[in-house]
This record gives sequence, structure tokens and C-alpha cells, in this order.
Amino acid sequence: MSADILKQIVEVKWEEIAAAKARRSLASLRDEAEGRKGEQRGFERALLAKLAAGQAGVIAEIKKASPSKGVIRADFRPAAIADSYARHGAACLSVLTDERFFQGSVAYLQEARAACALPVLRKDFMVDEYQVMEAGAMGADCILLIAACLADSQMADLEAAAHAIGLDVLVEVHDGDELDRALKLKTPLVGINNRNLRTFDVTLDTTLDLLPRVPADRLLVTESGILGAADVKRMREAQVNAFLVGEAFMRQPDPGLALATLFA
Ligand SMILES: O=C(O)c1ccccc1NCC(=O)[C@H](O)[C@H](O)COP(=O)(O)O
Repeated sequence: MSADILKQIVEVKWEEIAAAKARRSLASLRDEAEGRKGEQRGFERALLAKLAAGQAGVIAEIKKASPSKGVIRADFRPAAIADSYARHGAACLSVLTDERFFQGSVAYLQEARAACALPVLRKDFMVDEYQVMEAGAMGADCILLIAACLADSQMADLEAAAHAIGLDVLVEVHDGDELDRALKLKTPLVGINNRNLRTFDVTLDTTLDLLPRVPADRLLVTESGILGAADVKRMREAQVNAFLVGEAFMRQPDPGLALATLFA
């Protein structure tokens, strides 16, 4: 699967949003999300705390499958995985809620969050305010905005909607143009995805090449393709201390133990 997977995913998202809106109004969803304002666990704060302590800030991902890798973890128990991540030093969780392409679910996010005290990113492909309100209502602490899927005005509107209900925002980029656009947002959380979501090519050079262009007041998260100790060392030597890691943990019997070993 490739042939602009991002385009396919976004098309499916619009279909899902239309179906969800037919079941429940945006106004009703927004009421629920606003009612949860103040319950968030502080995603950015949790990352900053790790960095202030001189540790790596690890966003540990809970992902059953992906378009590039197929099924990654057949024995998939989100609560047990979340508990293990929390016990082994993760700063935050990232939980895939996309069903069609990642075999994720909203229930997985809720089970994972209930099993620990870590803040949780709703990892999905956000294109409409409705999904932001869903994220707030389901109990997420942060949303992901992927610059490659969004125009500047959409990113600004979705960020404002998230902040209005207490959610943090991680904006994700893959090249210099996307980074320039992301830096117009208010959020300090900037993810550089080492994976090209159109070709699935992964290189950590993406982070290192863009790094000099990230202002000091932003918290840079390197995403994807962190597989071994040499990758962590390379990033930390470049002063990149926040990581989003999925596959390297998901393929191990105990994902939390794998985290502790990778970041020892
Ligand atoms: O991973 C994919 O195949 C993929 C395809 C299309 C859009 C997004 C995709 N992945 C999302 C991610 O970037 C990763 O889940 C995340 O950064 C963790 O990466 P990894 O540590 O390499 O599992």
C-alpha cells in the first residue's frame, strides 16, 4: 500500500466525519468536550518535566498495525501496554484511534489512559473540528496536526479549537516548507516525522536537517524510525531529547521494558 496513502486516509476521514455527524451533532459533542476541560493531564508539561530532569522525553506509542508494516503486534492489550510504559519511564502515550488503516480505536485510547496516569495523544488524522471535539470528549490530552494534510487556516482553526477545550497540540512536519507553516502556530510542540508518509521512506537525517531551523522556544520531538541505541545516541548528541517511538517497542514482548532498555 502506498500511492499517496495520506490522500486515501484523508478521504476516508471525511466519510467517517460525515457519518459521525449524522449520529451526533457537533454542538452536543462540543458540550461534552467543554465539560471535560480541566481534566487534561498536561502533555507538554509531562515532556518538559522529563527534559528538565535531564532525561529523554519519550512519547510511547500504542499501535497494532500500520499501512507500511501491516500487523505489528498481534497480542494487543492496550491497558497492559500503557501500564508497562508508565512503569518504565514514558513521559506520555500516543494511541492510534484510526480503525481502517491502523486497526486502532477510541476504546484503546480510553483503556490505555485509564490504566495509568500518563497524558495521551490521540494519534489520528485530524481535518475537522468535529474530530477535535471527539478527542476532548473521549478524554485525550493532546491532538496531532499533520501539516501535510492541512492548509494553514485549517491548522490554525483546529489548534484554536483544541486549545479552547484544554487540549495540547503536537504539529507534525516532514520538510522545511511544512516547518515554516507549523511555526506560525502557537503550540511549542513540533514533531519532525522521519517517515515520508507518501513513500514510507524513513531517515533520521530528516530531523537533523531541519533541526537548525527550529527556534529555541519550540520543543522538538523526533518521530518514527527510532529503532536502536545508536539512533537515540545520534539524536541526543544533536540535543534532540524528545522522541515518539512505536514499532521498536510494539515488536517486543514487554514494550515498557523495551523502552527502559532503549533509553537506559
Ligand atoms: O507508519 C505508517 O505506515 C504510516 C503511514 C501513513 C501515515 C502515518 C504512518 N505512521 C504514523 C507514524 O508516523 C508512526 O506511527 C510514529 O511516528 C511512530 O513511528 P515508529 O516508531 O517508526 O513506529
